[in-house]
Amino acid sequence: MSLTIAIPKGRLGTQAIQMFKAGGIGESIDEKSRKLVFKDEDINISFILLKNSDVITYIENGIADIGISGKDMIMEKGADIFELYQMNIGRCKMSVAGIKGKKVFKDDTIMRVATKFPEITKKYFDSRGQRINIIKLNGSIELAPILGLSDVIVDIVETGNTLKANGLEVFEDMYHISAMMISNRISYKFKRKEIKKIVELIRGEDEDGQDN
Ligand SMILES: Nc1ncnc2c1ncn2[C@@H]1O[C@H](COP(=O)(O)OP(=O)(O)OP(=O)(O)O)[C@@H](O)[C@H]1O
Ligand SMILES: O=P(O)(O)OC[C@H]1O[C@H](OP(=O)(O)OP(=O)(O)O)[C@H](O)[C@@H]1O
Repeated sequence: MSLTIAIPKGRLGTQAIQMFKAGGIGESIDEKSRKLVFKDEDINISFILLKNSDVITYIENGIADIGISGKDMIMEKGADIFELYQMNIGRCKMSVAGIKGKKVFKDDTIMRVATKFPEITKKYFDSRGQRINIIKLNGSIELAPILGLSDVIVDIVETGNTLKANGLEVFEDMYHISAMMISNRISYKFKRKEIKKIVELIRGEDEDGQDN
């Protein structure tokens, strides 16, 4: 049976491809080429390289059977997929941050929050009754409070270096994030044996990861 695996380009993809190759599959993948589809003909497995934020779309629509995506993207999209395995790569947290020493959580006024994750942000502040205006950005989120576009940001923090370099600090941690192996729901029913083999392979290369 054929299997299609969606891999995000960038920081997660590079590590995932190394794991696949160490586990003996994905030999056809050449990250340096501009090609986006690779096939290991002998085992009938195809790999497609996508933007991190598009992996879920290909899996939900059944174009890819399984794939790798950051938990942040899964939460943001409210993805209708099956979570197979929580990986040990892409570990970071999602936090509320702002200008160092100027923590502002105002009950009386509407707080301006800049983020790449409007849905997560809305739910989080709604649940605590904090009124906010969301400013959707696509990157360099840390700029927003420095330049006065927002009061705070909701963003990914790993080492904390980007916050520190820009005079910001974490005000509140929201969620732990890591990469997840995910599956199309129907694929998981009909290709369970093949999918489980791939999960086992990745688990073997990612020993500290945890079942979800
Ligand atoms: N600094 C970081 N350290 C560790 N993991 C991170 C970091 N930033 C993001 N991640 C995780 O890695 C995933 C991929 O991040 P990456 O920056 O490659 O793509 P992206 O910019 O979020 O998405 P897209 O390419 O679609 O714009 C994120 O969804 C998140 O789970
Ligand atoms: O805590 P740190 O280790 O500094 O990592 C956090 C930074 O990494 C991510 O940005 P990314 O590199 O993806 O850039 P962009 O979102 O601004 O494009 C995130 O949005 C933070 O800016």
